[in-house]
Order: sequence, then structure tokens, then C-alpha cells
Amino acid sequence: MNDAKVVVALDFDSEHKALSFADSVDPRSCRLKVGKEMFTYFGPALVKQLVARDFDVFLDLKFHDIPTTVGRACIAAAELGVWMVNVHASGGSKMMRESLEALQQFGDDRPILIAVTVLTSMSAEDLTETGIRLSPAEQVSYLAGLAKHSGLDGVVCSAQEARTLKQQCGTDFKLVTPGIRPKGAAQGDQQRVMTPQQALQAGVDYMVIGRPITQAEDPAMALDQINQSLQQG
Ligand SMILES: O=c1ccn([C@@H]2O[C@H](COP(=O)(O)O)[C@@H](O)[C@H]2O)c(=O)[nH]1
Repeated sequence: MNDAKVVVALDFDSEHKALSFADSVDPRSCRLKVGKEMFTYFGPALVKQLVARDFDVFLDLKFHDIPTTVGRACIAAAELGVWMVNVHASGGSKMMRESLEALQQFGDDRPILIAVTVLTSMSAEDLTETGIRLSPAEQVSYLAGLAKHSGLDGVVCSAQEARTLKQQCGTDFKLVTPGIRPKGAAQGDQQRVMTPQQALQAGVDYMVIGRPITQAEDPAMALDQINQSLQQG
């Protein structure tokens, strides 16, 4: 059984770098996320290579389209053998329900289906600019409620919202949190951040970590240090 909490965001522009990293770590020490950059460069072939190496792969393409299109995209993701796939909660309950329905044909082997709430790179001002008058915490809570009501397995949110969402949606509702920064790491474009230890204490299920690992001089060692810090609690 894989109880790794860290999902490494493989945001590389080189397939060689991504596979070298994958070959330098144990598939039980982390899960891997393939996002828009790598999928656009290297497509399903890369995902299949990672799955073949026994990694749990989170395909982070954040589907957001009409319900039929998103449902079919979820089927295509499941056929790649990914562990987790996501859609945007702001696509609405019809879109989320259709995604879940589309995955039922895979039975117990279906990927975990989660919904993006408010991107962790967004502040209150960024949200207001898009016409949303709620705070990030309020909007995350609203969209998480919609995702839960639509039958999804969980949401992408920031670790800052984790305690409230576990109370609101229950402990089984998966919380997947980017915006994780070990102490001293550059924040970059992330706005709503927490350290790995804070995120663990807040109750997140999986923490997505990219640059602090992938841009480290020794990415495998950076992952190891984060995993060790999580074991110390
Ligand atoms: O709200 C979101 C949703 C997805 N992401 C993705 O997570 C990683 C984070 O990478 P870092 O280098 O650790 O910032 C990246 O692939 C994003 O596309 C997110 O950050 N926030």
C-alpha cells in the first residue's frame, strides 16, 4: 500500500529530466503529478511510462468544458491508468456529475475524481478581479460544497482551508493542496501557502510540491528531506 502524502509536480520541459527524477526515487516515497506543461510537450506517452514504473499519477489537466466533453476527457484519462484526475468545480454540478458518471464504467479501478476550487496562486484581490465578491476561503468552501454534493471524491484547495473543509465535508473527502513551501523556500507565484508540517497538521490528504523539489540541486534528496520532516510531525 502507498501511504505517500507528497505528490511531486513534474513541471519539467524535458522528458529526460522527468524520467531521471522518477528513476531516482521509490514509487512508494511519492506520487507524481503531470500537468499542463509536460502533458502538452510529451502527452499520454509520458503518463504511460510513469504508470508503467508503478507510480500513482495525478493527471492535473483541470478539465473545464461542457459536460459531455469533460466526461469523455475523464474516460480518456482513466484509460491511461492514472490514479487521480481533476476538473474545475466552477464548471458546475452538471459537469462534475457527468464526469463521475463517465468514470463508473471503470468500477473500483476508477481514478479519484477531484475538483479545483480557487487556485492557490490567487489572492482576495485576484478573485475580486474575476467578479467574485467572496473571500478565497468563502469561495473555496462554497465550491467544495458543490463538489461534495455532486459526488466527487475531494477538492484541490490550499492547506490554509483544510481544517474548515474537513469539518464541512467530512474526513473522507480528499483535500489535495498545492502551495506547499518548506521553510525558506521561494514562494514564487503561490499566494495561499503553508509548510509541509503545517499542512500535515491541518489534515490535508496529499500535498502537491513542485519547484522546491524539481528545482533543487538534488531533487531526490529534497523529497527525502521533506518526507523525513513529515515523519517527525
Ligand atoms: O490551485 C492550484 C492547482 C494546481 N497547482 C499546480 O500545482 C503545482 C505547484 O507547483 P509549485 O512549483 O510547488 O508551486 C503546479 O504544477 C501547479 O500547476 C497549483 O499550484 N495550484
